[in-house]
Amino acid sequence: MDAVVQHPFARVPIPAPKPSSPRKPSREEAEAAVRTLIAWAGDDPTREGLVDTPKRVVKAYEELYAGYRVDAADSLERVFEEVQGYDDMVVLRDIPYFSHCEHHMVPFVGKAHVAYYPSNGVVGLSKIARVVDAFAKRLQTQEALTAQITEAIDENLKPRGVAVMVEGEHMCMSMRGIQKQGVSTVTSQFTGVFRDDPAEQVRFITLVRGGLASPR
Ligand SMILES: Nc1nc2c(ncn2[C@@H]2O[C@H](COP(=O)(O)OP(=O)(O)OP(=O)(O)O)[C@@H](O)[C@H]2O)c(=O)[nH]1
Ligand SMILES: [Zn+2]
Repeated sequence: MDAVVQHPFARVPIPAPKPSSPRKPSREEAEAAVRTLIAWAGDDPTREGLVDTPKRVVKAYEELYAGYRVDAADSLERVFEEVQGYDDMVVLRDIPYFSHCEHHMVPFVGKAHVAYYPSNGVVGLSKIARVVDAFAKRLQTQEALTAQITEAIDENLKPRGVAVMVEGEHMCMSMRGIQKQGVSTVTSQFTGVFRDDPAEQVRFITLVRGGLASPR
């Protein structure tokens, strides 16, 4: 069955999409598809400069779409319970990501900002960035990316709250179609104390913007 599509700001858990292809094509089939697209673009896939391109594209796809082979929950397994009394917000701002829009398969790129209030300990900081990558390296919408990062941290860490803000520029809007460059799309999702208390949202946004948030 196809992944369930829900409203991006739904308050219910949103399952990460599972690859629903019934059979993974072989590498040879994938390379042949690239040759077809080169010919469709108007070039000759047998000319010298392009002859190895299908191999390179398929190899690049393994990197660009590595998120399908990653379970974000694995990154969040190791919790450091001894946090020496720290119980305030942990914020990682400006986590760069590269993703591809599911409508045109062209990149959208930007930064994710992630915060949580620890309740049962903290995770290694790099693991939050790994969660961002696990979902970014798939075919995505920015709204779903935002919701999936939020849900993975909420489900696995069970913190007092999670806040995620994603900023992105979509190449499908800047290099084709409407051709508006420099448009930044901002999406955000909150759970727990962030959802319930607007002052916590303000504090998060202030910290993301590089300001000094007033103490709670
Ligand atoms: N909500 C949302 N829309 C996106 C995202 N990425 C791309 N889009 C939009 O997806 C829409 C697809 O619209 P369609 O009308 O089906 O496709 P299209 O004819 O190529 O649309 P244009 O881009 O307007 O030329 C476009 O409006 C894109 O801007 C995203 O992450 N979130
Ligand atoms: Zn697009």
